[in-house]
Amino acid sequence: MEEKKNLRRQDALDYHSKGRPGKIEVVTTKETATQRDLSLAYSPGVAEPCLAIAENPEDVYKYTAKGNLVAVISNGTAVLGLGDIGPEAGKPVMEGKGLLFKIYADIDVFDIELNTKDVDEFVRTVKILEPTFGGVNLEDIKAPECFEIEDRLRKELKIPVMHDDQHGTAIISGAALLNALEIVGKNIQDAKFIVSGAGAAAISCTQMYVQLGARKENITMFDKDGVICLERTNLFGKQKDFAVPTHITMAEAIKGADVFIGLSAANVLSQDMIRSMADNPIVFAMANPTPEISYEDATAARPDIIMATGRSDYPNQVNNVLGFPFIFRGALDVRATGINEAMKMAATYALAELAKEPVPDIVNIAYNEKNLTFGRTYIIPKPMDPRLLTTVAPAVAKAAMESGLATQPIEDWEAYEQVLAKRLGQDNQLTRAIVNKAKKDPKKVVFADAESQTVLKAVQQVYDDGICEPILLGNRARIEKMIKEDRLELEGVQIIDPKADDVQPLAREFANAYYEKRKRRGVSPADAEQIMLRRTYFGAMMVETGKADCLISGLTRNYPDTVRPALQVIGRQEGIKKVSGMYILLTKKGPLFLSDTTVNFNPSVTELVEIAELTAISVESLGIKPRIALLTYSNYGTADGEDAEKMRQATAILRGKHPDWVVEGEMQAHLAFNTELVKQQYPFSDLAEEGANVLIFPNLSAANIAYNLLKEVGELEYIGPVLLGLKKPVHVLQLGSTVREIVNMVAIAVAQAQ
Ligand SMILES: NC(=O)C1=CN([C@@H]2O[C@H](COP(=O)(O)OP(=O)(O)OC[C@H]3O[C@@H](n4cnc5c(N)ncnc54)[C@H](OP(=O)(O)O)[C@@H]3O)[C@@H](O)[C@H]2O)C=CC1
Ligand SMILES: CC(=O)C(=O)O
Ligand SMILES: [Mg+2]
Repeated sequence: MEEKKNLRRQDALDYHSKGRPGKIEVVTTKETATQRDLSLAYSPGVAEPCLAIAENPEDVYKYTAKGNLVAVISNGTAVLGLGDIGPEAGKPVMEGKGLLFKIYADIDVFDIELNTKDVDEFVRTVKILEPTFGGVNLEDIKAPECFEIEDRLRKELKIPVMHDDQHGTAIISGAALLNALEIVGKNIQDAKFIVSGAGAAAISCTQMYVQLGARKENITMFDKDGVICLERTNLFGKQKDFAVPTHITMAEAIKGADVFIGLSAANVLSQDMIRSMADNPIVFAMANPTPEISYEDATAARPDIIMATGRSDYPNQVNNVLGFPFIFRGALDVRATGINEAMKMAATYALAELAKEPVPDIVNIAYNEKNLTFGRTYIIPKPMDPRLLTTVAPAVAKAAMESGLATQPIEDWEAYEQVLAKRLGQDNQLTRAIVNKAKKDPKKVVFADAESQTVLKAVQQVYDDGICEPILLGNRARIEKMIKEDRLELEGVQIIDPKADDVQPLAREFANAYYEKRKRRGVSPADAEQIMLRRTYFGAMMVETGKADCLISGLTRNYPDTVRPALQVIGRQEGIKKVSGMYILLTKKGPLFLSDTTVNFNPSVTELVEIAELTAISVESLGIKPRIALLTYSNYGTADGEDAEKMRQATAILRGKHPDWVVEGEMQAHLAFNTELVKQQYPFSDLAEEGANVLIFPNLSAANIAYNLLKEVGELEYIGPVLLGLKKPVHVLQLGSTVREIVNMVAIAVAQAQ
């Protein structure tokens, strides 16, 4: 099934407008519950830090958010490749940069859109904002004003300032270029460059390539008016630096070129131009959102190409998102007074080298790759690689210290890396990984409850995202009416009504097959025909006969009703005595897997062992090492009672059967996470260094209460219940599931079916 790469306009608009409009909010970091809290937070308590800062201005870093707060500032004159669309229209991009700063490097951002094109006014405004911020990320300001603005601010401010489109892009593309040249065995000194674009990004990137060894005489640059050449009278200073003597067209200049750098606009490069390039051409078409040539056209033109774009949906994403979060993290952490050449070079080489390291499982899973390895389609690390933070930020911090810009040097690098690792928001990483895995090999998913607005909206999303090929079960007229009412676009999606006349031959086929399975369990041929009119049975039979790969059901039914058809029609995996259910809770500390949350009221020791095994195998299939804790009210024999005893026995059996697994118990829930306490009191425990991620409960009440409490009070995102132990993926949605929860369930079902 071809992945639909184009997002729907309405989805993008809905994403931004739903709930609290926009993508960011301010949250408090201190207690605010009592009158005393408020007296400390504000008057009279707040006077104390004020006076301390007045006495020692550096204390502003100790008592306020300044040290972790970056301003993303734009005037909207060069928003992505959309051009001068103004400060308000640029705000979604600036909020987006803020979001990326947060999720990749835990940096807080205020986005600031300035209504001015005047350089003096811009500089003065940012200058007077300096007390608020630990750093300034200038964004999407057009050339040539961006150069003067950045130069002046760098000189006049004592905090790090970086124009991301210039230097972020230069660092990333510089690293990618070094690696691409190494792969094709070419020397940067001899490489012939064509640069499309002569603005902020293009000029700075080209300057970086010269610093890396490229020769100016090998570079020909173009803007909208054609080649940057000495004959032209409309060039600004930095462009003149790259001017060639006489006029030439891009089609002529690109013949025999080794590298094409696109930092201009959509579709300016043709397949013929790429065909005329030298052996093993390197093409970085980095205009956003639409590159200078599409990935498909470029790779079709030349099989020996190394192709990169700024987009996340193709290999080799060369985009400054790989830089700004980590560069600022390093600069803030040593309280650098600026971002200098040494820091930029350190980031470039750190990125280039990281691409050559073995790729961790979580990254392979996120991109559904078996083994990403340094080569033509992996020249630069992937943005979701957690090592970016722990590699690039320390490299930048070190360079700041060595080049004299750090005012608060780091002494213990190991401790620093641990602090960095803890900063990573892991709450969404697993969902991203599962969704990406699903997209790479989408499967047929049958939705038994398609006569539901929520289900249909979820179907729209999974269809658009290319997560699956949906099949809708239900009354055709009713479903079509709902699709129309909600203005959904589901043309081409199959709708099957098990009661419709034209479906009866298939329904009879299914009824016969069901009768064969159940004839010794009291089912008559007439019963089977009746049962097949029910959508959950019909859907389960579609999965059983291979007409679909997974079944999503249950939004309007109770749990046993929906599990029963799956058990009767599809059945349990070989050797499995009981199915069970797992909830995945996405916490800031990483995913937690809770079992059995769904099926078994009071599992026996043997059943607990099976539940733990099914859960662990499922966790492993997501590329995560399970660390299992069997929970109850007793810690390692401190209390007696039925539950304590059965959890103790189940732990012993699991440890004996799986000596390589981390299995601990019986224990109270807090002990599963409090490694300090475990170290002190139970130093023999396998959970003394790292807490548990798989939690096995003694009974359904405990599990159900735990996940519901965590979900509601912790406001956690979750996926579940994921049914374990069936031969094929069938998932039962809980009443009240949201679109997002359904999408996550579909993704996990598809990932399981692969
Ligand atoms: N992948 C990444 O990480 C990044 C990508 N970019 C992309 O680079 C592009 C430029 O951004 P930026 O430098 O900030 O903007 P600027 O406005 O500073 O520069 C744009 C440049 O592109 C030139 N240009 C526009 N249209 C064409 C065309 N049809 N043919 C040749 N040149 C053209 C402009 O020429 P003229 O002056 O004559 O109009 C100008 O030189 C955008 O598409 C942006 O998305 C930018 C930063 C990072
Ligand atoms: C990626 C980016 O910053 C841009 O396209 O402007
Ligand atoms: Mg930009």
